[in-house]
Amino acid sequence: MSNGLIPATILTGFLGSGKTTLLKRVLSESHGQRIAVIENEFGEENIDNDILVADTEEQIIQMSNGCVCCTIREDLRATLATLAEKRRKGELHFDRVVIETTGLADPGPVAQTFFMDDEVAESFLLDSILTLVDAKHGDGQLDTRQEARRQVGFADQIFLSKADLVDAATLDALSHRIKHMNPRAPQHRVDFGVVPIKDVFDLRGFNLNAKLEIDPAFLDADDHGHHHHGHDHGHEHGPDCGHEHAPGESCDHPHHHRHDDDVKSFVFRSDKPFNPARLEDFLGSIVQIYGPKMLRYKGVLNMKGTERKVIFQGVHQLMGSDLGPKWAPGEKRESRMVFIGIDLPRDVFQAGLSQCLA
Ligand SMILES: Nc1nc2c(ncn2[C@@H]2O[C@H](COP(=O)(O)OP(=O)(O)OP(=O)(O)O)[C@@H](O)[C@H]2O)c(=O)[nH]1
Repeated sequence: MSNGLIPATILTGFLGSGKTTLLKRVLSESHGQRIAVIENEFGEENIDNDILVADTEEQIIQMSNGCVCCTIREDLRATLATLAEKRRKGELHFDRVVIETTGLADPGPVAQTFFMDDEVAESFLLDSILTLVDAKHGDGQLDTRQEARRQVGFADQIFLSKADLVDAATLDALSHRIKHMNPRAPQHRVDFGVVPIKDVFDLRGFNLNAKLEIDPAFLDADDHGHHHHGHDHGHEHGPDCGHEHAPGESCDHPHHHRHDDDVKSFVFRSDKPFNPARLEDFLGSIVQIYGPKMLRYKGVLNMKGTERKVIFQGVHQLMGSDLGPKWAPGEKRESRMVFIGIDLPRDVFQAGLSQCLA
């Protein structure tokens, strides 16, 4: 890579969705790349590790705590720092890193590691988050497991595995449901991990390109109640739904409203420029309140006072922005932001952002 940063890919997906199968395939393809794999699995025994080392020369590092909690960041941070140092000293040779998360993990803290820690940020570039969804069991997992929904929300790229086990209509319905949750992520079917390498690496999904790959018509349709398949909008999940939840958890009612997923996204668009100070204030306060529920947000912004696009992105409370290329002559200077999160109050965001326009 020209900037010397080591690309990192996060591979996520619910238990049994085919992460190891995909990774094993990718490692055995003759792409000429040396890949360091970081495993973050539950339990003392790690069968995956044995499978992976089998016939490849990849470096496997296993994080032993394997737990779904914030301490993962320290482990991962330390592992990444060690990897980078050994690479610098010539003790380890690899071109990229793949982190396979446990099927029960929220990929947020893993992704945040790449923003939070200077040492990590100096050595690594988060290329993308890949999420596998099991075509056979995915629907049920999305109904009942918030981790599964979050994994979809974070994804830069979705792979649908086990499509061989379902009929076309089932696959289609699942794909449609996922698109409602995360319209930005392209979806690809993957059979037993067979996937072209170009769909896996160097997606630069996390670093925003100048364009947001969202079909605005899809979300607009969502707004106006078209294309609904038994979605129930009469009930909002949230703190008032009458049950006890763990902090930050929202409620799961798989039985009475299928597909009323709590992971949703919306787009804010305006052709008026933002006032940078106001926008910073607003975003700063909104992440204080809704940060835990804000899975991913990104945007290309038209800011007053610069001729360049401002590229902005974040995960939970952490966000950052960079200057992008200049707006081309004649190009419509439209700001576009997408927010993907759990039960985010869309009207609060829309109204607040409108107030930040210059
Ligand atoms: N029918 C079918 N089975 C698949 C496909 N991909 C993976 N599998 C099977 O699904 C099972 C689980 O696959 P793994 O790759 O171990 O899944 P994983 O996500 O790593 O699982 P965990 O580590 O438990 O989270 C294995 O028996 C695979 O052979 C597929 O496309 N079709």
